[in-house]
Amino acid sequence: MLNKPLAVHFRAVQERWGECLNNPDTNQFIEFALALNSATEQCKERKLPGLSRLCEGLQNEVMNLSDNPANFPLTHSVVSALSRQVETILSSVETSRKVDVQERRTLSTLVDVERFDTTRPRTIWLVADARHPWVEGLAKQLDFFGFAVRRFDWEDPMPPTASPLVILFIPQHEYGNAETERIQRIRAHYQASQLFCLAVPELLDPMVCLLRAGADLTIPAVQETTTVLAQVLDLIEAQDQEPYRVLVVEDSPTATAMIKRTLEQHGIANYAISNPEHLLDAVWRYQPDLVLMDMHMPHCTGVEATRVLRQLPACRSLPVVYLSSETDIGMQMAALRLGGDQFIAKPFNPVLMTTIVKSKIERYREMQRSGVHDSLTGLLNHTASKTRLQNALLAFGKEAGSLCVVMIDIDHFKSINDVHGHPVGDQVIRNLAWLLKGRLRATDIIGRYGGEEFMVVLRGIGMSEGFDMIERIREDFAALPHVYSQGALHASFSAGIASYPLYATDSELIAAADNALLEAKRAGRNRLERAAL
Ligand SMILES: Nc1nc2c(ncn2[C@@H]2O[C@H](COP(=O)(O)OP(=O)(O)OP(=O)(O)O)[C@@H](O)[C@H]2O)c(=O)[nH]1
Repeated sequence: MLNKPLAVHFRAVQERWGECLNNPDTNQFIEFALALNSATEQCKERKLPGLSRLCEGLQNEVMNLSDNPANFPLTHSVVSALSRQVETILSSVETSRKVDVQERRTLSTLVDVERFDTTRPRTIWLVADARHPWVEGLAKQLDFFGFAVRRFDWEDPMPPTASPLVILFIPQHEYGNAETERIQRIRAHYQASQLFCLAVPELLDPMVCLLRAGADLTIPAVQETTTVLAQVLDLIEAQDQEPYRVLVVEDSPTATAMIKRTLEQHGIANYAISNPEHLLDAVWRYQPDLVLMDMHMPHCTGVEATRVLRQLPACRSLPVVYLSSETDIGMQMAALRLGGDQFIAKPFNPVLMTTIVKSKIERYREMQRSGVHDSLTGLLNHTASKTRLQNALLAFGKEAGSLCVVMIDIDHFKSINDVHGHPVGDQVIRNLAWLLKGRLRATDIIGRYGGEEFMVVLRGIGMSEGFDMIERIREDFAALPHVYSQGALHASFSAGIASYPLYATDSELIAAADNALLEAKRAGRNRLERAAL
């Protein structure tokens, strides 16, 4: 079922639209666009690309209309067209909800269903001949990661109500007219789904043709099925993101109230100060992702305050966006040269402001993340996982606590690379990362410690529970088929586990788990060993 916040956002879209119909002036339409904007963001966060695309399209249309007062009052045909789009969006939301309830089927016994986030629809349809060499492996692997996969022949009718997360197409020979028309019809019916065409020749014409028919992504014939899997997994990966944090520096109470309201409507946390004298203190205490800075304040100008901020090493790349009625281009350029990132004209357009704020924060966070995350798996890198372990131990202080450190290493990985190639080896690493992310808790620390070595810190549990948890993952990993162009391969890992407080420091825990891992390798691999006392 859709969880509450998403339903709330779509109710707001419906209500705002009702208000537009009752009182069709520009302000109501801007409010409607704002509601669509929050719904779009919520859909993106929940990896519902089709729905977010529908909301975004309507939002842009409404903004274009609102920008020109000459469009008002709207003609009957414009209002009907908008109404139809609203209906499509709301029925797609309803369909997603039904699909989730009706089509959640019993997953493989290997999959710990409770661990998956069932608030997102996880249905994938595969339009392909059952005998196609990719079908079996691809379906098996998607199923393993918790998706409900359903296959259709190219000619099969599709269920009238369901709107799956993704529809994958694999042609028997090539994408001819019949296939393209089929995709076009499916696009028209399942607007909220993401359509991926596999095995597309790397030529401009067929790719354009499929994109025109409504495909979202064409995956070249030369690419491995692993690429498809990686793209599907990336699409739905939950982004465990903290709410964005904006510090507002603005001396006008009216402007502050408007800014705060706009940010709050978009789920952006914020804190406002009216006097730039408190800027440094507020930055330290609030740790914002962005500063929205008024240009003209009594105590000092926004540009001067930004220059001060830029003197602090921790704030050199913190985005600063000026809010200003400044129209002099020379002044604007001077202000940007002195440390600001962007201007937003006052009175500000709320949708434009939140779009700028969000995109700047996304890039800032991405930059921050790249320092601590591993690019292949998205897990913490070596240094960051060690630091997190140290912090977890520090947090215990003098109080008793329990924790386990596990070192994991994929078995005979060199021969996987040698036999199947480096890209397939990379995919095996990614699959293990996916399995760990899917099975462990949000509070656990998961890092890629080296090439094919991972470190896991299980918080708040002792040896016996930790051992069982990793044992289950080990068994499941050994059973997981890693799909590639010539079929599927199997891999395994060995692991060693050590627990706190038997080993008290981070280096003792890591060394003990490492020794146990060596023991597991010596004892034949595909096993988990406890650290010796
Ligand atoms: N594909 C891929 N290979 C990697 C990566 N990082 C390291 N490797 C390879 O991983 C292999 C590790 O091999 P070894 O340490 O000799 O051990 P092993 O073959 O896994 O055997 P055992 O650990 O003894 O079971 C090396 O061949 C590395 O080149 C990576 O990011 N991607």
